[in-house]
Amino acid sequence: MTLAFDRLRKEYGQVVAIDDVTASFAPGLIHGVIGPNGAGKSTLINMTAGSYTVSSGSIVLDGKRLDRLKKYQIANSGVARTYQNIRLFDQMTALENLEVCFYPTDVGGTWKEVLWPPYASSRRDRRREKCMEILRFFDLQGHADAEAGSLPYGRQRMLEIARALVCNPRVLLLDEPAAGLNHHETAELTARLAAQRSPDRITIIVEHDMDLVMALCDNIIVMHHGKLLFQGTPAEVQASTDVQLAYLGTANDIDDIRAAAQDRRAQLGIRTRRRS
Ligand SMILES: Nc1ncnc2c1ncn2[C@@H]1O[C@H](COP(=O)(O)OP(=O)(O)OP(=O)(O)O)[C@@H](O)[C@H]1O
Repeated sequence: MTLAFDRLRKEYGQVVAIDDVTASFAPGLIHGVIGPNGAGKSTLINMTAGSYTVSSGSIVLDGKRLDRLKKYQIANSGVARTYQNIRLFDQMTALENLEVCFYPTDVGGTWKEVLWPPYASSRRDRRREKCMEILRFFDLQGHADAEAGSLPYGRQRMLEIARALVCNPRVLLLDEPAAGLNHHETAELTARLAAQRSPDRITIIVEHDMDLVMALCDNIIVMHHGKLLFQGTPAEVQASTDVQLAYLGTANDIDDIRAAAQDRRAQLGIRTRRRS
């Protein structure tokens, strides 16, 4: 299984957000996408998930053109995502937020289920157990019956990732999963994302938190002005003068990139975090 971008381009009117990007993503790995503000990172996620159309080029998963599919068909192909701004069903419980992922494909789909209630209820029990398993994985089992909107912010972030994982996606797209998390929560997130790594899954993370990216990712793509500037391992990215120039305009080191990302968080009113 491979996910591949070929000569991908996205224009918003006069703005070229993605310019001739070719890249491939292997399963079993965690791929980071980094770059300064406006570099086109979220646009890549949005096009892959079908939220935005592609202007030209292609996105192919296992030989299948995702860019020609509707959003729900992309989801049914095994692509799941989270958003920069959390999008949960606030008035539903944490458990219900996960259970909805099984509708309509896994619910009421057979006459047997309609005509034989015990069959329907055993399927429902199995779905519920699967949801509880994921809630336990994220240490959210104690919040199963709480309204999602009432959970603390950090728990909501975890719940959104749990929801993306509950149907065992082949491609997991995470758009700034650490945004707004404190140091402790970011460490927890890093551990959980490492633990969900699977040989059958491609994980792509757009993130400004360099500590998380460097600790977690096997491969990193650096975007700059819509172009793919650099691709390599965390060590190669940290050593790249091109990357430092893109972030800072001067060749400094990774600590300055961290500082730039933290300044950006402060501007957004999200958080700043001291390095220990
Ligand atoms: N819906 C849209 N309509 C018009 N322009 C857009 C839209 N979404 C993004 N853009 C523009 O496309 C470019 C890339 O934006 P994108 O959000 O992908 O960047 P990013 O790297 O994710 O930035 P950030 O790190 O600040 O979230 C920017 O110039 C942005 O203003």
